[in-house]
Amino acid sequence: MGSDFYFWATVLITFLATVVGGKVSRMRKKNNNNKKKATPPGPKKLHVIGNLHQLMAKSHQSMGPHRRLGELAQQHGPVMALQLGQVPHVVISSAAAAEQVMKTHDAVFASRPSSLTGHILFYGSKDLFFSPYGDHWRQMRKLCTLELLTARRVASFRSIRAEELSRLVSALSAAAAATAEGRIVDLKTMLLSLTNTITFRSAFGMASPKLTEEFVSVVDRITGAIGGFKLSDLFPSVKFLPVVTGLQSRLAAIRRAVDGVLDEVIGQHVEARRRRQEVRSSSSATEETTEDLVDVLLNLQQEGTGGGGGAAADSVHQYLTMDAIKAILLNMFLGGTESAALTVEWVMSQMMKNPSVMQRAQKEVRSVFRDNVDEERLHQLEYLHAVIKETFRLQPPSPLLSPKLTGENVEIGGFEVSTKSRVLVNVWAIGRDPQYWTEPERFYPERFLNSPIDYKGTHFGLIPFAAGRRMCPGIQFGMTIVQFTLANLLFHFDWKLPRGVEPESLDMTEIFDTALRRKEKLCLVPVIPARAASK
Ligand code: HEM
Repeated sequence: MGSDFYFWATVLITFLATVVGGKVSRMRKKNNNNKKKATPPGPKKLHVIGNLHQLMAKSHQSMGPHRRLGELAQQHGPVMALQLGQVPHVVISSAAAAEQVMKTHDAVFASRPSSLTGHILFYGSKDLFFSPYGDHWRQMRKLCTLELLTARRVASFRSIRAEELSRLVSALSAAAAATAEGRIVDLKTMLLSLTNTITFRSAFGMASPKLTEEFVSVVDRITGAIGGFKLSDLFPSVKFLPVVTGLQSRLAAIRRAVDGVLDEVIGQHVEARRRRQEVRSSSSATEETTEDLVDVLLNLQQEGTGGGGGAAADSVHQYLTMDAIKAILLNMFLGGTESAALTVEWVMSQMMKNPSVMQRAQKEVRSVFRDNVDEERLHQLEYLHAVIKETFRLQPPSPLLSPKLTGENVEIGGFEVSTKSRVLVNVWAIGRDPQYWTEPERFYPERFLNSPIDYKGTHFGLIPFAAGRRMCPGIQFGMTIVQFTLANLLFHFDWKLPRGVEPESLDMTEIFDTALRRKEKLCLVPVIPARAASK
């Protein structure tokens, strides 16, 4: 969100532009005309910037918008109005109100406001995440749920996950054997590299380390660019803001870099397909290859010209331009890699802080698996699953959902939410709502044993993947990686904190930009358990 100086200087320029344009008086008049009896309550706002100062002052920035909005909701209620710049927002902070937004009136809130980031980085919002609700979004959604992220497709990448996990276990074993005490590992970096590689290979097949590195670096740049509130989105009438803040040129540079890497990846696939077709037409042998996601997308695109697409192919190919293919591929990376790595990291952090939970989860894993971990029996890990849910409740990777654009005036929690408002669902606050959860601050996975509460979008107290039409389509892909990785970490190793760090003093400070991360790296010591060492 930038430094205070940068922020206030930009606000000042914006203020002048707004005054010169005579917009202040027009906005006031409009607000008066639109005043409804039961608009949601909210903190007092200032002219021009509205409630921005209540979020963006330095002391508030450091706690993260999810916590700050949670604090404000405690004063103003679970359906709270905020004016951020020129744009009216409504913040939802209870399970009941979230259910009204993402179930009862889901279609009204299914769109996204247009954003410069989505427009520039995601090829005119031709992806799934930034796409407004409409035909393009519907086709992209169908493509993801019926082709790219099905249980069958996820299963087809099993050998990739097994190979990459085996590589990670070898690296950790080497660290464990390095000295009598074992060596400290930076688990955060290792996990991110694991999920990057699994997603990269599932989407692109094998590629040179150089291309992998280039792609991971551009994804990092995108991640850095999409977080936080953008002044240009909050003052949409001030057209020069993206230029004077440098946002537009920054995004354009990233887009050129992304485009270069994606062109190379897609070009390599097109060439490999051409060679395969040549081989097929000159020999009767049919070669069985596992399709990666680029292959699936190119097949579907060709469907209109006689290619061999699958269940979604009948209509999607008209929408599947090269830009849409690139935008969807970016979604797979941005949705898939960091959230899964962060989830594993938070679960491990919570277990290190709560040693009895670690012991119980480890005992379960070691009783279900004998020689190695396999994906078929992950569903038997009932306690580990409860630990993951409890971590999602307290540290959801997306604590604040991206703004939803209200399509018409609608009543939520007894208040009128007016058309074109942006609705923010505070998943983090809902996970700690004392009306829904007993002892909400306590890490207590046992609350989920013998409980029907799940994260599949029907229990609105636990919505780490959101719910409704805009719910995450990658749950199966993501959760298979999360469960398989955790089972391996617990099966093969015991875990110690570095010398001098006690469970009670393990730093759990969070930062939130695009996702909820640990402020400090998670550094742990892997130890080969006695029974395995004596084999
Ligand atoms: C632990 C892992 C994951 C978590 C916690 C997670 C969470 C979420 C959440 C909360 C949303 C809604 C975002 C919002 O409204 O602001 C979402 C949407 C989305 N996720 Fe995930 N996700 C995960 C894994 C994945 C994976 C593996 C993929 C793809 C490979 C993926 C692709 C997407 C896409 C494309 C959307 C946009 C859907 C739409 O707008 O229609 N996610 N995810």
